[in-house]
Amino acid sequence: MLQIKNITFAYKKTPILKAISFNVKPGEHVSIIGESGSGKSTLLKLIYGEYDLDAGQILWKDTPILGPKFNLVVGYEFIKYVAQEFDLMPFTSIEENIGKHLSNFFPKEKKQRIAELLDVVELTPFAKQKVKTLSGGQKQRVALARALAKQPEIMLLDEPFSHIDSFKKRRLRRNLFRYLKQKNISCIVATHDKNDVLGFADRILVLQDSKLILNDLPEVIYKHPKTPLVASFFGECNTIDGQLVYAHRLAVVKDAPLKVTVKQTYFEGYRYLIEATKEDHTIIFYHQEYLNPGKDVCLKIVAS
Ligand SMILES: Nc1ncnc2c1ncn2[C@@H]1O[C@H](COP(=O)(O)OP(=O)(O)OP(=O)(O)O)[C@@H](O)[C@H]1O
Repeated sequence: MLQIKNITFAYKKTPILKAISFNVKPGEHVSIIGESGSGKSTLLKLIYGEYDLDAGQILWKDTPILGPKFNLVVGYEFIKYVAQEFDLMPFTSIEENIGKHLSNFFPKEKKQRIAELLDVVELTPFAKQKVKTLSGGQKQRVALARALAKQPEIMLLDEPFSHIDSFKKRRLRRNLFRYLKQKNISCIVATHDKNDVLGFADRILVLQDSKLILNDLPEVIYKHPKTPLVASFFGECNTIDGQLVYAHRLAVVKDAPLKVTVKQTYFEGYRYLIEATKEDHTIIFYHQEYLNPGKDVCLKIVAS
């Protein structure tokens, strides 16, 4: 098990993380969410051993994870970190990049492993292509495959699909997360995208104001987001009479005490997003039909 015990860290004098504790089991998938600058990447880097902790301890099984004060070479064999910037070898092919750390003493196994990983990231047709000729999204996929090559026990992923177009992203995400589960590889994913989380994460951690404010099941955090910031990660959300109400829980009805005036209607494909006002408050809801700006409608809160 990965144990993060009461860790605290500051860049020079700026405190970034304070007294953070949580555990990750083998094969468990944990998502870290929080505003930009809340310390998600820093937390991944600390778990990787890139910086020295100011206080606390990180353990994988019985091995303490230590920073550069204690290790000449940063990192550990059992942990791989795919950062937002990927450090690939530009003048060699995709397959050479993926196989970089695999032993040449087992050529058949090496070839097999590279083929398996090319398949996971859907780059088989490009295997021989030089990395410098690839797009940002393709490079990100090479970086993911290379991190998996030596089958780590822990994968740390920082915005793993940020450069990948939405056509590829959904399938790649399913392939990658399924692969990690099948191989019982623990994974910690820092993300801004709810689609990286719902349906995949076993647990969500929320960072805010340098602290870990929530650590729970996705279903629990989704249904009880606690703060508007957490709710807004999952979708449009309103505060109505002090209660957090997702936009999809508001339905237009003939008569109800909640009366709003439509300000703007946005086409979203299978529905419209409606921005409305109630006194000086903005209320967001969805509707199947276009609503004209200026129209008065009544809204009812329905079960989620
Ligand atoms: N090497 C560094 N030196 C000094 N400050 C840093 C360094 N790296 C990050 N920071 C600061 O630490 C804070 C946390 O940054 P971090 O990158 O961990 O946040 P994040 O939650 O991952 O953000 P994002 O979602 O935008 O990637 C930010 O205020 C950032 O400016």
